[in-house]
Amino acid sequence: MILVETLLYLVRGGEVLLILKKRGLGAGLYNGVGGKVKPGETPEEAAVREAVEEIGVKPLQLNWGGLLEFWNFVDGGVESVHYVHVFTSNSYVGEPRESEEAIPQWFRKEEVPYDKMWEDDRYWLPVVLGGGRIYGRFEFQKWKLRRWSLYLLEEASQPLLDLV
Ligand SMILES: Nc1[nH]c(=O)nc2c1ncn2[C@H]1C[C@H](O)[C@@H](COP(=O)(O)OP(=O)(O)OP(=O)(O)O)O1
Repeated sequence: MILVETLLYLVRGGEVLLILKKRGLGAGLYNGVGGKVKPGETPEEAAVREAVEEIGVKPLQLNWGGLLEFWNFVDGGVESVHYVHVFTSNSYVGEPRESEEAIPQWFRKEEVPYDKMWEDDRYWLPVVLGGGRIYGRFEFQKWKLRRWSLYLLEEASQPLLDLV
């Protein structure tokens, strides 16, 4: 199973908004807002839709923070591969509110609760919150992190090629 997904981190000054996920993959863990990209959607459109659905906030501008691959292996085979586009946004309308899927909570960037998050987040999220862009590949065995590689992407002020 190959999935394209999104993760979005709202930023307000020195704080970042995380959600405590109430259901689905990663329930009980803090994470960014996000979910699966639906057929016909761009990752950007999916990130905005998920923010509206999960916390009632509409991001007005997104910054692309990079691409992550999560490979989950079970019994020697690939159970799922997740290609996850990461975004940050510091311009949005609405006040975060709880939904059936998520409880939103602001954290100071230095106080992000990495011990209550996916194991990979501590490696790449500080880079993204610092304004860097990353590409990472994380391999899990039954969702326990086994090995990973992480690259810092070159800074580019403009996309090399943008779709009209
Ligand atoms: N190892 C990992 N580290 C991480 O930080 N986020 C991960 C992760 N593996 C999956 N995710 C995130 C990516 C994506 O935002 C979300 C996917 O979880 P779900 O399939 O439960 O999505 P949802 O059920 O919220 O989506 P929809 O079904 O589209 O509503 O989990």
